[in-house]
Amino acid sequence: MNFLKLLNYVGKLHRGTLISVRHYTPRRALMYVPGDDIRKLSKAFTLNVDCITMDCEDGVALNKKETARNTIRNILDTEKNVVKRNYDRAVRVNPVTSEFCQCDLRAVLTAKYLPDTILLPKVDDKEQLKWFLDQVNSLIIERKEIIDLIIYVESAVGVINFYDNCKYAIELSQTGKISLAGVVFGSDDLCASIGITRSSDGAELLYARQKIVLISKAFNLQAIDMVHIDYKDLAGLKKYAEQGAQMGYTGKQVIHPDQIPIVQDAFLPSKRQVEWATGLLESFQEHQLKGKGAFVYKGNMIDMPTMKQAQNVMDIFKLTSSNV
Ligand SMILES: CC(=O)SCCNC(=O)CCNC(=O)[C@H](O)C(C)(C)COP(=O)(O)OP(=O)(O)OC[C@H]1O[C@@H](n2cnc3c(N)ncnc32)[C@H](O)[C@@H]1OP(=O)(O)O
Ligand SMILES: O=CC(=O)O
Ligand SMILES: [Mg+2]
Repeated sequence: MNFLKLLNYVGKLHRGTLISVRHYTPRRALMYVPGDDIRKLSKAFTLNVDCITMDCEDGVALNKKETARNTIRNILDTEKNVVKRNYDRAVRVNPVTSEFCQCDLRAVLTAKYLPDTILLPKVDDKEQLKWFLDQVNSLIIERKEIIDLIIYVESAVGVINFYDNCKYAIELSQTGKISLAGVVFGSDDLCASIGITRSSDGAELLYARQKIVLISKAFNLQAIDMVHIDYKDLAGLKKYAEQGAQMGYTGKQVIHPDQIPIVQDAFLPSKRQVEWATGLLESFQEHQLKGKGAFVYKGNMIDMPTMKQAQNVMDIFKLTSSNV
């Protein structure tokens, strides 16, 4: 049996019990570009990055908010930027509790071409989500596009309410024009919210980091890991990106072009992992046909859960390698 047939076969047999990696837009590196910085914006669209996030929020000074939203609006209105490329064109608006959110949404969602994704920071509770989704739905009711929504968890109350917020956003987005696709762990704001400064290894963030990825996966959402602000420390970036991937995150926020290749590599299963998974799935299939549920592969006992892990590796590889 060839490998693709095998994958389909195994998939049909067992997909119901897999973690179900749904089809999603790869966002291994989610790169911020301050919305008022035309030089950086122009550069961003030349880079090989999965997701370009034009920022209206914290990367923009308070007295440049209007400039940022108008600049982003001009980009969205310009056809040449809509050329099909393998990147996700996203906008991070200001939080619902700010005085800027409504103006940001109006500028961005009445553009000639809509962004693929809207990122909503500092989501604390369901009331904020309701307000936001009402605004969005009223602005794009006549449009045929569906926009992905990514919400941020970045306060103590946001971490506590995260499960309820996801559930509510999914319920509301089922009837609307915007679909909850993922979650960003806003670790810097979380540090501010709990009254600490970030340590170099981020040990103080472990509970929130794990809770966020776990709940995201429970709702079949993408999970985007914390930003590494020491942007010249590429060795540290690699370490924390690989750690995030190992925890189940599907991508990481980046702030500088040099961070992109390291992060995108970390969230693409390696050649070694793909070879391991391919061999394991073939071996699993052979043993199933012989009526053996447990067998030895490369010195380890393999049964159904390990087969599912191998299947996950291949699912993530197939999804993310389209952008390589
Ligand atoms: C916690 C959070 O909310 S994170 C999100 C908010 N923060 C941000 O958005 C910050 C984004 N990053 C940046 O603004 C910048 O990378 C900084 C301020 C950290 C460093 O900027 P610089 O000193 O210009 O970096 P550097 O000189 O190394 O840049 C090298 C090149 O990459 C470009 N570049 C740097 N950062 C970016 C970026 N984020 N997007 C696109 N291009 C960028 C620079 O313009 C420069 O290009 P050029 O030589 O053609 O001018
Ligand atoms: O928005 C990101 C953060 O870390 O805060
Ligand atoms: Mg933040």
